[in-house]
Amino acid sequence: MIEAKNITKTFGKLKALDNISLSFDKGQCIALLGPNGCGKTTLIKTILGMVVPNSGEILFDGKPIAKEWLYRNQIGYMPQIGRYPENMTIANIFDMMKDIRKESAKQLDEDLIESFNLNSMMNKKMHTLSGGTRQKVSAALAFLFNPDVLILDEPTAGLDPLSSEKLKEKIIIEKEKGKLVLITSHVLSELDELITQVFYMQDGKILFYKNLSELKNETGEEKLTKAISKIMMAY
Ligand SMILES: Nc1ncnc2c1ncn2[C@@H]1O[C@H](COP(=O)(O)OP(=O)(O)OP(=O)(O)O)[C@@H](O)[C@H]1O
Repeated sequence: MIEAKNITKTFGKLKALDNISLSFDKGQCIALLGPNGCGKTTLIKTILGMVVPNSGEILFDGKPIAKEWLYRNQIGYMPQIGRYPENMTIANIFDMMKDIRKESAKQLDEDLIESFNLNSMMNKKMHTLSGGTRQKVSAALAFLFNPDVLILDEPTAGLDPLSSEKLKEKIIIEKEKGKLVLITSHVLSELDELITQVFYMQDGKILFYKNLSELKNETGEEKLTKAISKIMMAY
């Protein structure tokens, strides 16, 4: 579904992505992990076409994404920090997005709007929202148009435990429908029940890309946190 071939991206002298090749498929929920600054967000933005690589190409459903826009309609993206027109209300933001996409109400997935109880806050302006509520708006928008691919950058950061749980349940439902989910998180313990693969980056390179079961078997550890620390000691 998403393929990257020899992607390199430099910022000045820094190689943020260093010859990355990968293949992500439907039904997978991939944890994109690695230390701060290893290139996770740059990789996500390259897949989204927001960062243009110096070399290499990204294919979406077999077609190169360069100068393509329509493929983006199939991706729901939840950024690490959602930036919105601050004077707009939550309702304005949702209406604007629906207007841009021209989707009929039937095709909309409003599960998270309901489970986060956003309907009771629709008239609040974005600049008045708490960090967690802003995060809920970003999550609800990422899922709203029923995309085939979900890219979630630190989705539970700032969410209270109950809301984190609701979001995790929603991710599992969508993964089980056969969608591709790509997720970054520094809280490894919350990924255990979600993910099928671990894609681990360091200094712009892939350190390993393994099935969760393979990782657990190799390390003899049941918990992702322990499996990752054990495998890192071997590198
Ligand atoms: N627009 C930019 N201009 C210059 N350097 C950048 C730019 N974007 C990213 N970088 C650099 O590229 C490297 C990778 O950054 P990136 O945001 O992809 O890391 P990350 O793995 O997502 O980190 P974190 O876990 O902290 O979110 C970092 O050294 C960062 O400073």
